[in-house]
Amino acid sequence: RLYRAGEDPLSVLAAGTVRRALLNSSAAWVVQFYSSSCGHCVAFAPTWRALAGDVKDWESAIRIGVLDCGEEENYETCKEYGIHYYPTFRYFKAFTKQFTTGENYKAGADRELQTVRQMMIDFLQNHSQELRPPACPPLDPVSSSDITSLFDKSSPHYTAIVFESNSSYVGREVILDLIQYENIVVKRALNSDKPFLEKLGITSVPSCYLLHPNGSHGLINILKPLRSFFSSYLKSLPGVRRKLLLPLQLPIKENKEENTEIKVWKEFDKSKLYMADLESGLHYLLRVELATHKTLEGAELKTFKDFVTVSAKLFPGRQPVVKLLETLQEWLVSLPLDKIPYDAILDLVNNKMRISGIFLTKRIQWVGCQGSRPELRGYTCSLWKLFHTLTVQAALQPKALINTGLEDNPQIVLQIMRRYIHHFFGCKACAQHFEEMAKESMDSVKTLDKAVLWLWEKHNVVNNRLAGDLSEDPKFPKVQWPTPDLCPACHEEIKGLHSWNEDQVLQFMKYHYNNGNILYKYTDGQTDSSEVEHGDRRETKDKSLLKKPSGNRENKILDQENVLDSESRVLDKLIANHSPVKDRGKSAVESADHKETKQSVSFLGIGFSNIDMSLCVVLYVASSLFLMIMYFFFRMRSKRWKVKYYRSSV
Ligand SMILES: Cc1cc2nc3c(=O)[nH]c(=O)nc-3n(C[C@H](O)[C@H](O)[C@H](O)COP(=O)(O)OP(=O)(O)OC[C@H]3O[C@@H](n4cnc5c(N)ncnc54)[C@H](O)[C@@H]3O)c2cc1C
Repeated sequence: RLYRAGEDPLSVLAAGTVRRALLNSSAAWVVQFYSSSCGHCVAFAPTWRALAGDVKDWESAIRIGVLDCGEEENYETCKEYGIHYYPTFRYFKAFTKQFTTGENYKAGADRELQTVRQMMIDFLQNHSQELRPPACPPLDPVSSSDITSLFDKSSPHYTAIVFESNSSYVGREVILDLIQYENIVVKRALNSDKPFLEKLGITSVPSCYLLHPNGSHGLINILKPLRSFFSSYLKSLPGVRRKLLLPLQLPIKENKEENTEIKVWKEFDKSKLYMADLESGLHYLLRVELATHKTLEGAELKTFKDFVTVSAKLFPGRQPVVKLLETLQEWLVSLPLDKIPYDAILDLVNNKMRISGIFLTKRIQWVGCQGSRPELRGYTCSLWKLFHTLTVQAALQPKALINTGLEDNPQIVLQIMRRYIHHFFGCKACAQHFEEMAKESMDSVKTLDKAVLWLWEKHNVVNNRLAGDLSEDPKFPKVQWPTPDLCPACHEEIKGLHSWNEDQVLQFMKYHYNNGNILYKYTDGQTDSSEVEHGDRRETKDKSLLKKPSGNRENKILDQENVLDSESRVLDKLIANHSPVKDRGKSAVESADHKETKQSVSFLGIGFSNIDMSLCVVLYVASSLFLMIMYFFFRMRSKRWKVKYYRSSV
């Protein structure tokens, strides 16, 4: 992980601790929500660590925390805090009584240590008088008369006054640096009262004027008028010492599984594509990255719909995954809503309507995308692979998108990727870089083959830019891909200079990202030791793959969820959200009715739809009624016959 509790001078928060730490805290907080797989978060970690060390003495007034949204156990929490991008910085005031998602960090893009530190001070000053952390002394400047009243009086402690200009933060920084020290009080004053400054002999700011406990006073002499010089001078005064404070404790973490988890290295072949990577990536994309968006509408919804359509048609996956994508696509097409709550989509992705034969793993299994440390590679690697696969599949099956409204556009997969990255990709800075590349040359792509090559080339540009970066996995250095050992024919030399043979690269891409090169080892439904490496594709219908693997915790939870779930939840949500628009609600009902017919119950290996089941019940009731009527009819007849017979015999 990027930050380690106990080793780094900050609080490492997690799903089980974050709420209790932030609620009703006597100190304010600034929390960085990051993802350990985000290159920019990796690059920023040393700065954040340095900042935490720099303001460690301020922690009884304002604390620094981190929460890793890339960690599976924190997914839900990050969603609750509305984290869409990494890193996201949020401020939390002291003594908040109710859950809040915090205030966004609004400092400049540089996020330099000094800028963040100054933001922290501004934030502390934004607290109302009553809610200000008790450990934080007043940070506003004092007046000349206030200072004069302190002169020539003995006092139990030193009083230091930092004179500074209006825009300076030095005074406030020194005040906060000394909050954990006793026998000294630090104040700040502005340099606006010139005669007063002259009287004290202050010729430049910032300067520090010191009043001793015995009443004597004078300017302090230091080499440089810097925060660190002032603070260290004041801390070293005789009698000034650190207060004996109990170290601030974080609530005990409820989930202690983290350290006991043993990650086993999975051997893999780098010339192959692993379905486990693609499925894990799809799981993360659908259940984590997109799920941070409460509702999808406008351009976001359009992007999502197009992404699902393209994936449903081109993803070379196993039958249950393809069926999930197809069902999702049909459902989205049938909903004429301009706003969809993402929970409704999640219900379908999680197959809460129990539609048979659709299933996407909930387990992350990185194989070709595994990193040598947990924070490296993973999702971003799988996202590249997913989009390369889609561009290659589009080139191999040019008719696949017919009747989707997305046909006849050679750039379609690239454009969807561009929009996906723009709207949803957690790494904002990555998205900006990608957008710059797209703006520059995506328009020049005129064929499906060129789309494959465009993405290959741009991926290499990114590889080049990131080579040697902190986010680079030393075990998987960023290189120009495919390397000569993977594709010797792709590499040439012209007059001693390396050049690519693009025809060969295209052929290689079409081979590498095609079905025949996909291995199914480590996917759910295949045991790790399985020798069977090729699973079924979208064409085959192996029933065993439709079954969820049982035994692990997640699947048990999934099963429970499925049992408890009511099938109408998706609909209820949609109707609740869109009730004012009657005909839209009706369409949603119709579409769900349409889906209802697809739900089925299996009996003796035969699938019965809900309509079948309803017909059975109706027929059963009707035949029972019929039998009862017949019974009473014949009873009456026999009674009447008996009466008639008796009378005649008499
Ligand atoms: C659109 C996008 C933009 C990104 N921008 C940034 C950024 O600005 N800064 C940052 O720190 N991180 C960025 N990332 C993440 C970064 O590119 C890597 O994904 C991450 O560092 C993990 O690297 P990796 O070693 O797994 O290899 P990745 O670069 O993720 O590659 C994954 C796999 O794809 C194959 N591959 C490699 N190159 C090519 C190629 N040219 N064509 C086809 N296949 C190839 C290889 O098998 C490789 O293992 C971005 C990711 C994406 C999806």
